Amino acid sequence: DQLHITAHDFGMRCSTSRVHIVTWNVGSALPPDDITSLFGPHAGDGSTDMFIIGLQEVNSMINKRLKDALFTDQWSELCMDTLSRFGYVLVTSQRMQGVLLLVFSKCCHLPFLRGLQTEKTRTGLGGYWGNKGGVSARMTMFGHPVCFLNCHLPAHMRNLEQRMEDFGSILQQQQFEGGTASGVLDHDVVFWFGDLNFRIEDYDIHVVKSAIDSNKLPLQFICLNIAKNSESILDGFLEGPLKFPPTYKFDVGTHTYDTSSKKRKPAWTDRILWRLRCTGSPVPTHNAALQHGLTSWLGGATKVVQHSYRSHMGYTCSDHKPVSAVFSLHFPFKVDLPLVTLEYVKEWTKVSDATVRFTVMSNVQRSSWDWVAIYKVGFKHHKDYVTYVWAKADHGSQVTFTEEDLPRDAGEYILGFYSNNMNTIIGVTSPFQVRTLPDVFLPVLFNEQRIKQLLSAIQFCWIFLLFS
Ligand SMILES: O=P(O)(O)O[C@H]1[C@H](O)[C@@H](OP(=O)(O)O)[C@H](OP(=O)(O)O)[C@@H](OP(=O)(O)O)[C@H]1O
Ligand SMILES: [Mg+2]
Repeated sequence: DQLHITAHDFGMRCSTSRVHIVTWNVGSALPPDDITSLFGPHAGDGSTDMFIIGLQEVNSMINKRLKDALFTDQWSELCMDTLSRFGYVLVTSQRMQGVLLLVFSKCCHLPFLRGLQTEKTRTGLGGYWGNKGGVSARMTMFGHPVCFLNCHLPAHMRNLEQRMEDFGSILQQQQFEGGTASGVLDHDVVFWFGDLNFRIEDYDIHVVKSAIDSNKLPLQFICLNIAKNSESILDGFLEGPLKFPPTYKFDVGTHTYDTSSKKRKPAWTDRILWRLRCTGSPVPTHNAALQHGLTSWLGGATKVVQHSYRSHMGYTCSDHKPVSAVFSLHFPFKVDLPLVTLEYVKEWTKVSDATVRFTVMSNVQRSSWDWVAIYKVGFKHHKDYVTYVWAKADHGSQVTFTEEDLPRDAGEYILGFYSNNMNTIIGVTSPFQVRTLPDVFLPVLFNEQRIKQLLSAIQFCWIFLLFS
């Protein structure tokens, strides 16, 4: 009973994750200076757990200015710069030519996003070219299999069949290893978004444009909605009501629908849908729950609630406008016992504070390439460390950072344990303080060994003077 009460209380607080998804066909443009508004007015208040960004038509030319950086496009860099300021870390990314998927999470959730895998499927030129297709990232979020799929499907009205066929091949070809969810649709929750390129059929461009102007565009015009009734591949996919104007196609630099000779009919090409697997996660028995480190238990099935679905009409650099949606994922239980716990000094004032003890759960396969890193709060991804030390399995359960490796700037840092086998950070600490330079290094100058060296130098000088 007591366990039940504790678990329930904890669960009420923690088993909901808020996910914010953005999709944008950026039309090969360079990013604007500021994209913060894409992440909503509350991006900085910590209420969002994950940000997922799906872009299409990212210019695939290598970015020369950033050629030494880990990421070679300015969009990834800008998203990381923007979201790291709010404490979000890039968990994984996948890119196929212009189709890019970036998954960000609050730093403290990193240890509970496991089994990360990404996939990409080309469907352009009969499957040989990656200008069209899909990129995805799957993981378990607190024990629940979730998949994010960003697609750029074939353009133009006449290609409805081709779009459905391409979506079919993406679903068929994307297979993940291990675990119970091998295909995209085997995941408890799937988010499917991108430039799905659905168009408005039948109605003439003038009718559509004047319907937009008078804010009276009947939703039954929308091709994807029509397709949902006839295409079995779309079974189970849900979408919130479209309460924003079509996000395609604009004259670049303006808010005006296409006036070029192409005369494209406005359309809701940019969409965010979701799908719940019918049966949800198998509900584990109480024993299994305890073994897997579940500390909260709500019962019932996974639920998804959409809180907003909107466009961002202010951006003009592309011929498409960005679209975003915010969801809550309510999970019936929560795997939130970390695979590794780190013991550390809460405020570092001297070199000897830089020793970290860790305990790794017995089910973790250790590797000699595991590491413990010091990250400055606001870091961008797992390789954005100040320094790291190898945490070799045969070297006990403690690592020590050397004097040279210690952060030079005072401030807030966190420690992270990176598992090479799991390809992710499996343990993080809360932020801790490293004191100002003199505080850290004065003891270094005047430690026991330094004093002995100083004394022997004085002794040497004295003997030298005596004999000269
Ligand atoms: O040729 P593929 O590789 O399929 O790419 C297409 C063409 O560039 C289309 O231009 P065109 O119409 O000249 O063929 C363009 O349509 P629009 O120029 O009508 O936008 C599509 O843009 P998106 O609709 O953004 O996908 C883009 O995906
Ligand atoms: Mg285009």
